[in-house]
Amino acid sequence: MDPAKDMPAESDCTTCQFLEDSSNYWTAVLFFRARNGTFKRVPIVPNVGFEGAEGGMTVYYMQNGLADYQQTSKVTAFKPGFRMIIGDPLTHTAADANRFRQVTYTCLQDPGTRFPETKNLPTKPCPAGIMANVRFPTCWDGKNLDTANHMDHMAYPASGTFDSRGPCPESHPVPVPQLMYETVWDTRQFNNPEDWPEDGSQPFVWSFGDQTGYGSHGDYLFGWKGDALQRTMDTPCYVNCPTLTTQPVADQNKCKLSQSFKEDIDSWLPELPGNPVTLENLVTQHPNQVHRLQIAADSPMGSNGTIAIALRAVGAVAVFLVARFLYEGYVRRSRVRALKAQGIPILPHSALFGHLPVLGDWRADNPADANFYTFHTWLIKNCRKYFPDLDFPPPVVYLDIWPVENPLAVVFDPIAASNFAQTPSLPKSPLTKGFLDPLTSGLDIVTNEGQEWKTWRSRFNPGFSQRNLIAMLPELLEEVSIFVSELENSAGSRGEWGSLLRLEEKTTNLTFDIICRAALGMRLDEQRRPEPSPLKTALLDQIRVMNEGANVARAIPLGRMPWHNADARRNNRMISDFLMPQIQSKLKADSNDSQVKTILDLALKYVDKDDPNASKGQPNAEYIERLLANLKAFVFAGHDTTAATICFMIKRLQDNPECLAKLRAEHDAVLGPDSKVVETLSQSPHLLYSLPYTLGVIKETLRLHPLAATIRQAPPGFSLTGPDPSVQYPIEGFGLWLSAPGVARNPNYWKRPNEFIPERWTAPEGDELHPVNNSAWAPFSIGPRNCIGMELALIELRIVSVLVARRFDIEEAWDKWDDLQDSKATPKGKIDGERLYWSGNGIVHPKDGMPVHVRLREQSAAA
Ligand code: HEM
Repeated sequence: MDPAKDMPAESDCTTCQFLEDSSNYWTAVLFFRARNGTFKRVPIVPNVGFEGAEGGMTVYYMQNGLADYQQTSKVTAFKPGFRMIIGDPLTHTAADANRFRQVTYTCLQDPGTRFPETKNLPTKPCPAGIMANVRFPTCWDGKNLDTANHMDHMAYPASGTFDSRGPCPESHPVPVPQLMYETVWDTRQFNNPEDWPEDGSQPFVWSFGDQTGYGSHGDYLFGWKGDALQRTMDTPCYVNCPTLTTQPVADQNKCKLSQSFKEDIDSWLPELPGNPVTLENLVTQHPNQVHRLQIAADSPMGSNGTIAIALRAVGAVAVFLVARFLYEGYVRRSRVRALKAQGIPILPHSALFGHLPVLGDWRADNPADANFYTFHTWLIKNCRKYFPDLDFPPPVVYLDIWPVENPLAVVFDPIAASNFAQTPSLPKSPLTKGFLDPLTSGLDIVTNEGQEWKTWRSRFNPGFSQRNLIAMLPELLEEVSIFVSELENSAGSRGEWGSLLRLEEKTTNLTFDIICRAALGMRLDEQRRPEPSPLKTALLDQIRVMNEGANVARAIPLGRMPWHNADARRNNRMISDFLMPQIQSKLKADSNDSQVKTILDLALKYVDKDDPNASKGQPNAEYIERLLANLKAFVFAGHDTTAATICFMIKRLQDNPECLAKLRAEHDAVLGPDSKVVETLSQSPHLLYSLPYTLGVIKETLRLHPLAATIRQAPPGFSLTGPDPSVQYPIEGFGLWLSAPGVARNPNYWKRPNEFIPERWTAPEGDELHPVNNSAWAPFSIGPRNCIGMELALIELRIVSVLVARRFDIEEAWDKWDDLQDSKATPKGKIDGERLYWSGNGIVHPKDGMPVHVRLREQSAAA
């Protein structure tokens, strides 16, 4: 097809207001999906000022931002044959949608609403409809009328935005008009809550199957006559530009193409089995400023011919997918064989199955619910079986377990680890991003990169300073005191063991309460609620959804399924409903003189920094979305790792009574009598930092139980080196997984690595126990992307140890637990002879939540 002779220019009438414009403007069609599964096409209504037009969209060509009535900047009009696309129908996440600036929606409270704009479809009914806004990039390469993906010849300004008159990049130096489509979808007839999905998700679906809204996109084919567009752009005007010929609305409406494929497109459509509306519905809008070209709807309910074509297409796609699958497998397996040929130590590798048999060995050796994280310690134990010449795994262990998971390079040496997590600090792996995506849509600091990450991390950092945490101490003491009284309630009387409790349940409630204090400045009171709070309920269910994509430990690893999206949306809605009132009340508060700075306080200081039009009264919608994502990330990251660490600290102290005795002695010596400890700490918070042995217990627990580890993505051609700089470990095609348990047990850096020895943390330099490499202790990761919450976690662990150790004896109670489980008990399920092991999918949890019983210490001593 010769673009210069394309259809738009050949039409003999136009639906546009101006006779000179025969361009073609396209966006997809929106459908409403009712609760009973049926669909209805959402009608379009004319925009304000275009009354009388039959549907259509409003198209702008702007020399400057929409709010500028002068429109004086110089721009070069598009040329005959020019075409472009913006947006991507395959985009389903906010992070991905951010590739395209200003492709948004406005939830119309009335026809004139223009703020705020969101990247996702509105989540609540909009009283006057939904406006879809599509703005195209404004810098052209000056050469190509089109490119293969219809986008590469266009770019966004190199800095700033089109509205702020940012300069074009060198690669795309020519400023062109900003083309913008506004389409008003009349959703009013669909606003009955009874018809909306029960799970709280929103019901509108684009014709290409997108229910998030992130896939919105628009196409443009230039079709102006002669130099009419350039003349208009050279003549500053806002509406009714004098250089153009305006035709009556009635003439615009007359310009019609009849439907070329007979099909009812405006009735209710039946529910489709499986995928709702998957074929892109090629219905060009009825634009009120544009050439009208109606192409019949090619819906999945088409004729037999359509079905036959569809089946053939499905067959071809299946063959293609199988071929691609086999090819990808071949590439991955060959990579490992090539590494072996270079003399790099490799786990026994099958040409067909890669390292899946090794994964099978791990699976067979461990209880069914063992966390995949136990692979690291299992491999250390079984090293000789797989690397007969080595006592400890090599610095980099390649793991080719595709298609169960993408190939991983597991790093057991701290020098090699600092080569990718410290300098340089490589970006997070898509595995991490995919894991968190249901919760935060890629808008949080755990997964952000570059400037975005730097900006937000530096905003939050002050919240975790020692000064701020000490200011927060009364609140933290209050929450841990509730934890203590909960343990007291379960403790046995007269020095006897009390009833069974799952310690992790209690520690999780505690860490929820603490993170809500630190992040939001509010009391959640999870520890004393009769029922879990909506925040906890929704977040734990969201973690279940997230884990669906992180389940290597399962025999049949299935990823996240489409129905998980609905669960994720429902959970996110519940979480935002919980968090938003807190955000709003902070926004309304006149000032915040409090000494304690919560994560929310710190973020709100910047509410008007990213967008000059924003203020506390009218924050930018995208800013609020990011803030919510970050708060969710903090609540997520801040609760279960700390909760599980408390459990493993108590386990280690139970197994090492001499350490427990030393810990108690330190508390007695530094803090005085147990009954006054809360008062003492409130008055002298610095005493918490004068407990070196306690810190040793905590660090040693985290050394042996580092419950999270970073995974990074290497650029092409990247290699690692370990302690021997002459050996290169090529990493291309592998995710880099820092083995926090591996570096912490590496005998090259630790003496008696498998023993619990808190004294090593107070051993002077030169003592054989003294730690020799900082990167060999990586429970909070290493480098600039280490855990921002480390100090908060450490202070929580200190307070718990102080308030709990002298007051209680705590002991694992597996017999009681097995009695309760009856026939479901698994007394033989052990790792290294221990009932308490790392279990669960994704996040590590102590097995069965660590069943324990508790007794009060003074009473036990008396007994
Ligand atoms: C014992 C408790 C904790 C452990 C073992 C732990 C561990 C980690 C690890 C290993 C990372 C790096 C993750 C990666 O690279 O993918 C990380 C990052 C992070 N953690 Fe923690 N964490 C703990 C407590 C907390 C707490 C209490 C908070 C919140 C207040 C928190 C918030 C975060 C955040 C926001 C990040 C991302 C930091 C960034 O990328 O800039 N963590 N944590």
